[in-house]
Amino acid sequence: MRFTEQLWQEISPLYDAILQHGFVKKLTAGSLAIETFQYYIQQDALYLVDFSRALSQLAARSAQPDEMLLFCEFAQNAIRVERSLHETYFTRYNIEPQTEKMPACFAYTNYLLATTSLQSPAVGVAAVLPCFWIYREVGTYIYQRAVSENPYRDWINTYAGPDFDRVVTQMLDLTDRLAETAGPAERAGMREAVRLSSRLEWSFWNDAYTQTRWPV
Ligand SMILES: Cc1ncc(C[n+]2csc(CCO)c2C)c(N)n1
Repeated sequence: MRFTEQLWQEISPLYDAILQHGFVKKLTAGSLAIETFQYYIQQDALYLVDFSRALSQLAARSAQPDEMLLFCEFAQNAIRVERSLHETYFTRYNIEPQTEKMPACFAYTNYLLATTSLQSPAVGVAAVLPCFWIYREVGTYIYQRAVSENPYRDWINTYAGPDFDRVVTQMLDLTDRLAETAGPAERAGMREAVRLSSRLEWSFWNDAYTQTRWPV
């Protein structure tokens, strides 16, 4: 069995929890409160900048020029997505730019930056994998079920297309290649990183849904 197939089995309860989450259900039904979407987009704009930094870190630490190219492209694309959020969604949904990261965004971005900087490149790659993988799976799931009059239709279309699918396939192939040369301890670190990032993906939706703010 491919390493990534094993990973998917391990995170499938977390994936199911995301699909069962009120955010995903309401987004699919088109009944998500505008405040919830606004919070999500504000935090995602902040997330994407640091996500790009984490990918740049992986580019710098890659052993192969081909991998560097891949991560430079992904890092660049994350900033493009961040720019397009500002150009379209901030205007369309009347969103105020936010400068403060709320708890899940704070935890997730700092986890990604620390892991891609301080752990081995293989563990760092595993930490960013769920950002791609879970979005493809959740994106496709929502896309197939979304009502046609959905006010969030454009956003839903972003992660369900063939271009994004190619990116995710490249990330999965790379993860399998890195797992082949990793020892048991490093492979365990990769599995742990995938689990943690998947949990943080859930937390990211959940913070928006519950409008979480810093308690003090
Ligand atoms: C919390 C959170 N997690 C993942 C993504 C998905 N995502 C955004 S940009 C990009 C590709 C960059 O090349 C991916 C996979 C997101 N938007 N927000």
